[in-house]
Amino acid sequence: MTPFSDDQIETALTGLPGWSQEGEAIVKSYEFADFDAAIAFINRASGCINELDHHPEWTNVYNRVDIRLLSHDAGGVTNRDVQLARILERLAAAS
Ligand SMILES: C[C@H](O)[C@H](O)[C@H]1CNC2=NC(N)=NC(=O)C2=N1
Repeated sequence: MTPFSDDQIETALTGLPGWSQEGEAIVKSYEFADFDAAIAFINRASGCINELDHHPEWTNVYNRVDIRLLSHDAGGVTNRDVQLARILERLAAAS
């Protein structure tokens, strides 16, 4: 699968506030009320991630979850990353 070009990524990101391109990935840092809220977000997201069979690179420090999305098999951003970013946006907004 061919990854998105920089232009395609830029277009996709117009609908994803707070997301930006970083090298071959798209990234966003979410901040929650506290550690429990951050972990609840991760747990809620895990179901959707399994369904999609597409996995984020993410780290948690206290109330923050830093997320990096790319399609490892394609070596860059694909529609699967954009789809996952949209899902994470919805889940984070409901936190
Ligand atoms: C077989 C299975 O579809 C693959 O290993 C999936 C799993 N989740 C994945 N997630 C991500 N981000 N990139 C991949 O290439 C990928 N591959």
